[in-house]
Amino acid sequence: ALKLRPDFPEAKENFYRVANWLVERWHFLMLNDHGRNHKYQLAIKKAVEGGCSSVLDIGTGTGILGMCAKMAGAAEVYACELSKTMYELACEVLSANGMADSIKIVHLKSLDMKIPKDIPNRVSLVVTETVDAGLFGEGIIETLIHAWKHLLLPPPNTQQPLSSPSQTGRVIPAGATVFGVAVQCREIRRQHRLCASSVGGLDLSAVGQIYSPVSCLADTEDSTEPYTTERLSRLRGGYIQLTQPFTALDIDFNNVQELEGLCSREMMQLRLCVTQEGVLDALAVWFQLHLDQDNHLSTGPQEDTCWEQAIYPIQSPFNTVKCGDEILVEVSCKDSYLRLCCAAIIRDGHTFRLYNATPKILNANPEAELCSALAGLQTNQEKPSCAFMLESAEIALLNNTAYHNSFQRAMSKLLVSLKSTRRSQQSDTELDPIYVLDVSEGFSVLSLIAISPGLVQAYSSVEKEHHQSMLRLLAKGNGVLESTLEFWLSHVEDDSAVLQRPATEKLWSAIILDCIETCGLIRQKLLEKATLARCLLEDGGQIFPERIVIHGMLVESDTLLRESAVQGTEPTLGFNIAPFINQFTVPVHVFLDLSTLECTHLSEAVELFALDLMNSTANYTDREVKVRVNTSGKVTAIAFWYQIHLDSEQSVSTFSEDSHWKQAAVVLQQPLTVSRGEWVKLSIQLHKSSISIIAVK
Ligand SMILES: CCc1ccncc1CNCCCCSC[C@H]1O[C@@H](n2ccc3c(N)ncnc32)[C@H](O)[C@@H]1O
Repeated sequence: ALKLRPDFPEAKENFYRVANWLVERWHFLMLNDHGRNHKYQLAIKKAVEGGCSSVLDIGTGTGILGMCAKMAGAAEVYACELSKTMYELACEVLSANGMADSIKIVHLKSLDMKIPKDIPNRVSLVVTETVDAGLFGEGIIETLIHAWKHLLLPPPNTQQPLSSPSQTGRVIPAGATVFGVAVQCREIRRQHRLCASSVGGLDLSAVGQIYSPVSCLADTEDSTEPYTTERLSRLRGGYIQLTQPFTALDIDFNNVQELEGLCSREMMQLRLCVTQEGVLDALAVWFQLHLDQDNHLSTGPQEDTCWEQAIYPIQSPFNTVKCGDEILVEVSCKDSYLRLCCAAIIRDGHTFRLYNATPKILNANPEAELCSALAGLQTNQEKPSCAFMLESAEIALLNNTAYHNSFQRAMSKLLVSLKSTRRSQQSDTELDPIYVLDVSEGFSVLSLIAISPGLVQAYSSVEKEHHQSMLRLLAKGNGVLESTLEFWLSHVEDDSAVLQRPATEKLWSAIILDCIETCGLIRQKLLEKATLARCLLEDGGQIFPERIVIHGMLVESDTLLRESAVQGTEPTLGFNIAPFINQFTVPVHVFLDLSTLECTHLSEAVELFALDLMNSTANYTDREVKVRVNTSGKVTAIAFWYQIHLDSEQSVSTFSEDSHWKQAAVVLQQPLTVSRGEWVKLSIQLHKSSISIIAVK
């Protein structure tokens, strides 16, 4: 569609979402990492010149490693790629570099490759970089075990006289060493544990512990993943190392027995000496890829590499450590994921286990669990024995106290004015209830914050059982009559009719909309929902928020450029790859943390666009803004965020210290060289919640 009508907005917006999905963003990072490409090239060159004459590139992506092997003089080069999009892209790249006839590429997962169907014989060299931040997440263990059994010549064995490398098999990378360190980090904590005891006047202790789906407790339901990823060097507020880095695992990719033994290997226990007192928030893990004896790639936080680290959050309330303590870490490799778990803290000879005290995580059968939790409450046990799981974005939202407190002030102001209006119009006895509807996506406590006894009938659109259980527990724990909170979705026949009258002739006094995604984009169909919501408001009723103002600034950021497109042929060893992979460049970058992104501000922050949710006629789709350059440089992107106006007095910024929202940026097609004092004209268009910006001088 885009090729036919490049300016067709729907196709444009969908293309960006599809492009993001089709081609993972790390392809750009990887291909721009000249150091990584050069080290692979050296290792491949050495192996080929040392006699490896047949090479298989597993997970070729754009084909760059296979092309290195060909250029190094390998007689036969094969490549396989499981992603159709990447396979087709690699075919274009090979022919553009004159190697379509000399490299045979197949659209297959290596595990499905057969001899002689896909490759004529076993090869003497397998090159691959099928690794993720947690090393094993792309299945490299299974891939290499299969390769040793079915695709590679046998490894050189020491007994026989030195057999020639063309008769034996080997792998690049030859192996990896995994490192870890215990860290204190507020930014990680706020995404994986409840840090606020109360928000917006609501006491949250009634729900007990809240956990994110990242857990090392392998026996919990499979909805958990063992680790998440973060770029430690870019985390807001930084992190503190509580131990020395430790070696968690050494693995030799040229030893198939070791690879097979990995998953059946006993769990390893390490005792780490605490060298710095603090809160034990997570284990951070990275690795060194040993391409060969001389070439190593590291994904460590100290390196200037572009790679993220694997983060294993500590989901336990017992987590402060003192110098002299020891942390017991268990390393295992179940279901071929590398799992690290802080099992216990050892202090003065006593072992405090972190997890057996953690109650069973409630999601499986919330009803049954709920009554046991309520039972716990009845016997005024200080901590209910339950624990709930929320997405990390939902936990980060819940920890945003400023936002909830600001919302509570705006809501109570509205209630005061509605109450006085009712008093003047109706006699005290039959005051109409104030209907409040919260249509937030995901878990939200805003409906509860809105309830003020005797007046408000609140409806929440949360639909998941355990979300409803949590709201019921919170209502009970805050002395709110359960009957004043209802779940709206049980009243409407289908989700599309969420916005409709509360009762036949009744209207809503307040409708709470969820406007900005955690990643920093405006939610799709926001304006349509606001228009519909306005029709369902009683006089004096209010939509929260009432207005959203987009702020932005001109920035120069090579980091953003490197994440968005391959910068010419230099980083890719002179191969012509950029034009092909750059077809998948998307202009809007999300999940940015503008407070830690390496970038130079070339202008002040300016107001780019305003969205009035209470008055759609005030909305425009295009706007031109002139911005004064206050620092000379190269404008490569326009960073943007939002001021969310709950009402005329209360507003919160999505680019503030306690914001759980991330920021976003529009990366320009061509960087714009500017000097101090010049003016840049920005043409901003907002269509169907997606923003585009053109900058000219
Ligand atoms: C310092 C490296 C680093 C460190 C931390 N974070 C990221 C990186 C960078 N590496 C990321 C590669 C990650 C993706 S793997 C690259 C390509 O290979 C494909 N594939 C994967 C397995 C597989 C298979 N068995 N058979 C055929 N194809 C296969 C994927 O479809 C993908 O296109």
